[in-house]
Amino acid sequence: MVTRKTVWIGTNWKMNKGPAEALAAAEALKSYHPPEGVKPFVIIPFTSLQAVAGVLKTSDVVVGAQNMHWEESGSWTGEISPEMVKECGADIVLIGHSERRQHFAETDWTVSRKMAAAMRHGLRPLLCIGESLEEYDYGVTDETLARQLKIALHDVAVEDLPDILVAYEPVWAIGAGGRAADTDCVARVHTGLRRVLNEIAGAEIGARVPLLYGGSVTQDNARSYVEQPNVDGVFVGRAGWNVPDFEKLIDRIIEERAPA
Ligand SMILES: O=C(CO)[C@H](O)COP(=O)(O)O
Repeated sequence: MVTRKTVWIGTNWKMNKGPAEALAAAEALKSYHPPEGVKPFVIIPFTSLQAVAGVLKTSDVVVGAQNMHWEESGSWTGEISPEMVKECGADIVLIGHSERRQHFAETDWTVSRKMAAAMRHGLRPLLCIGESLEEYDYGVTDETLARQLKIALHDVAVEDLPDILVAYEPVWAIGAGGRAADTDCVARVHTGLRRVLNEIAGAEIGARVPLLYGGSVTQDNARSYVEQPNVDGVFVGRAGWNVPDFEKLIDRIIEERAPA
């Protein structure tokens, strides 16, 4: 097998799996060895973060949290600080997922604060950006994504940008009612995102920021995204919740990939 680039393949468990089920899934995942060049990751609910991170600590699977606050501590009932996320053993923190923007009033401003906080605490932010169906229909996808990206990265040092992950997740593609974006659309959008990154950071650094696609990714379509230029991985929801299915999805991407 020949790999051309590091491929990030992750799943977001969202609000699924209580501590017992999460632990069982982590035990199942810990002996998984991904193909060369692949970095698998799982994004875990807070109630299981520490336990799952403990089990997967010595494995090939990277663990992340689904959200965090930007402040170090204080009167923020119900919130989790960057330090708490770090202490639980997470390496990645998901920031700006569309479900948080949509249902929990997350804004470009809060996303920006969280991005800077994650970098300060040595966490790898996985920034999610994506246009709504209305924005897509009005033809403002590129403008929407450029705005989200520029505001999110505003307070991140340019030289640190290769340490982040960016996932393009069109809101209309996500979840049971979603429709997977076609590969031409993803290739075009990701080329535009790369252009914005190059504008922000220069071509040498911009080229090193991993860009993932997410939204109704399945075992059958995952490879078609990873084959596109400027697509450095996929971010999976439902298709990754079952551990054997997640492993199969990863294995199929690599097995079926044409040699470089
Ligand atoms: O979080 C997600 C993983 O990318 C995203 O919401 C996609 O979910 P899916 O449509 O169930 O794959």
